[in-house]
Amino acid sequence: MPQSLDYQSGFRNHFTTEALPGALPEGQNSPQQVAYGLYAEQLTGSAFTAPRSHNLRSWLYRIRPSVAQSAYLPLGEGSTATAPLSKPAADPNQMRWDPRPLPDAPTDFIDGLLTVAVNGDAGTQTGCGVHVYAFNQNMTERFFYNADGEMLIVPQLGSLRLRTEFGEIEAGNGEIAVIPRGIKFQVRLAEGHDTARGYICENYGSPFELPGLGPIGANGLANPRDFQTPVATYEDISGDFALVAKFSGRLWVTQLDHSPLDVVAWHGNYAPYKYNLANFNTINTVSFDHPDPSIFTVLTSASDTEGMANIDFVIFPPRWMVAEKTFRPPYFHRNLMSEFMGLIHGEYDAKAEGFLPGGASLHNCMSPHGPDANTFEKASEAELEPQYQAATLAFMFESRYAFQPTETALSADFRQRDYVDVWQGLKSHFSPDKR
Ligand SMILES: O=C(O)Cc1cc(O)ccc1O
Ligand SMILES: [Fe+2]
Repeated sequence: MPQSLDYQSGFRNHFTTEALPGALPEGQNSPQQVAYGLYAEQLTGSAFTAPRSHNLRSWLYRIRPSVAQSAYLPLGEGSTATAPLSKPAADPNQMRWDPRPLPDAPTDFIDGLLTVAVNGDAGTQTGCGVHVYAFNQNMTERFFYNADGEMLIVPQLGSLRLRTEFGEIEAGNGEIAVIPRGIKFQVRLAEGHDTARGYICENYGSPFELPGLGPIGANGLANPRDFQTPVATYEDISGDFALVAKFSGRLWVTQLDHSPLDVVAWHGNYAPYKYNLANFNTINTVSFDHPDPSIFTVLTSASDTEGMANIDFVIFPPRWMVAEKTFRPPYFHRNLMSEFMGLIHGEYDAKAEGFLPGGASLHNCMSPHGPDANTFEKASEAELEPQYQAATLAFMFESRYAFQPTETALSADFRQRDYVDVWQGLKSHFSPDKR
């Protein structure tokens, strides 16, 4: 039987959790001697001086401090890339990819990362990297942390067991998990799964937060109580372990003689979390027209210009379509913001075919897109009865910065080179005599 995990509820609460009673100091963070002979260590996710509303830090009480490690050595990049690319390749062409093939050879999460596109600049903490992971091996002797950004993980195939310094998270299709910058973790397959594939947004910028709700009111969209943060759990094991770090666009490795998952207790508001997208309270029109997709924002990463996100994480969940006298699928459009999309399951209402679960599409700044020709014909004639769109869950990483696809993604066999043809059937219906 898979062991079920305990979580603490709330978005970015000031949590307290201990795996041994009394391991957390009371009334202070750094006692002269910590209970059980533990070391106290602070991890910050913001500048010390960030405004209180955005100040992120946790205190960890661990068997050995993180600094008990060897020198870092370069490990190469594998199939990962980081912005800015040495040969920038931003391209106004609409692009689409089939699902990335699953590996045949033994591959763990780190080796199974492939960067599809990047934007902004990791060094100036703007933009993001978009990766697809595909792997079939558990990380056992290897651990990972990312100094370049936080990782929003969107599983598509298989369920993940994310073993982190802060405790364990399980996340599968229809759920997301976020591992903040710097937190050490290991990725394994959840019991009963032998392969996993999914998407990652590596957010170089300000950490994801819940969007403001404006006139929606105090409730709605992703509600804070539905976010789940793990409870402390630790292992006290010795051995030959490797800690892989992504730092400044390269992978590095340092050797450890113990597991870094040795945090017995922690408190603070900087911690990993998961969220089940089925808990999203979807709000949409009950009158006419197709609202802009910002109404479906789950999480947002602010840029330094108010209202222009570094990245919005948006979903297109199951929902009732009731709009009257309306072309119901997404409209034709050209946007300032650039859009990377993936499909978690089912079908997407703008694309009759070709956009598959595990696949991806990219529509960069001002590149025109919208419903394909088949969808346009069908939706223009459809009976406008209330209709429940059940089997669908797509998502979008939407950013103010244009995405640069990587060389690997551009030359991949699984790229659909004829994507633009989906709009070729859109013929003129114009007649000055017809109103
Ligand atoms: O391009 C897309 O499919 C995403 C999208 C969906 C929508 O409902 C309206 C605008 C938009 O960019
Ligand atoms: Fe769009």
